[in-house]
Amino acid sequence: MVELDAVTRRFPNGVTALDAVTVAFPAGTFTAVMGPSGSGKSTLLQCAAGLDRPTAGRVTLAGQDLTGLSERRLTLLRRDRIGFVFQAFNLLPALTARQNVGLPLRLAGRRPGQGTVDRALTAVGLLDRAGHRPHELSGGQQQRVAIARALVTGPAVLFADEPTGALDRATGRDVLRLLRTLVDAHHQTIVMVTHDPVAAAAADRVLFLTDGRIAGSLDTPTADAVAASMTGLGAAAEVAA
Ligand SMILES: Nc1ncnc2c1ncn2[C@@H]1O[C@H](COP(=O)(O)OP(=O)(O)OP(=O)(O)O)[C@@H](O)[C@H]1O
Repeated sequence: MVELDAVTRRFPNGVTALDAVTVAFPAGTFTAVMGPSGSGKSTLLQCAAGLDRPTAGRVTLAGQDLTGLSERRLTLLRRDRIGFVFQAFNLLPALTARQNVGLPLRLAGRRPGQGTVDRALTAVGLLDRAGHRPHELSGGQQQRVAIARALVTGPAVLFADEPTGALDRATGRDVLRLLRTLVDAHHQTIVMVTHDPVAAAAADRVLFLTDGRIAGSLDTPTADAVAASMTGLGAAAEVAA
């Protein structure tokens, strides 16, 4: 569903955040991206989502080459084909859950049909809270509203940057279970950046980044195996330094 082909992102300050990264995120799979601070995880997500432009290489999303797309075309593509969830839920406090979820459709100039919005709320198990404002919801519930908002346009890919970072363990686990269900039951494609081995274990595959390069991957990960790999990466990075 998303392919990066030799993607390099070099910043004007000389930092190479991504160094010729080639990777594919197939449809209906859940991938976790891990690595030490500064290894390029967020940059990878931003390039894959068309929020940032690679210095070199090619990103293809749902069959469309993003290279050379105008800002306007990229904006439309992001609006219609990509869902994004962040650590901070970024809900509008004055709007109800239903209104927050309908917002991307309104911004796209579409009238949010109640059916579409309610389907997204049902998918995250919050239809009974549709009339509540964010302050009337728990952190986990707010994140689930944010996920429903990201899903309402039927995106080709859902990108999540530390989606459980602001949640306690039990609530985080609920959100991860929800992401897993979206993949298993709805064939959603998900790419998630996380620091947490337990969160990464919800994915089908973990990609490890160091210094802007893919240092390895782990299929059908367990939290222990992920933690062991991370320790190995840290040791390898120390040796390299
Ligand atoms: N806009 C920018 N300008 C210059 N350098 C940047 C910019 N954004 C990121 N970097 C640098 O690129 C490298 C990769 O950053 P990135 O945010 O992708 O790492 P990360 O793995 O997501 O880190 P963290 O886990 O701390 O969020 C870092 O060295 C960072 O300082």
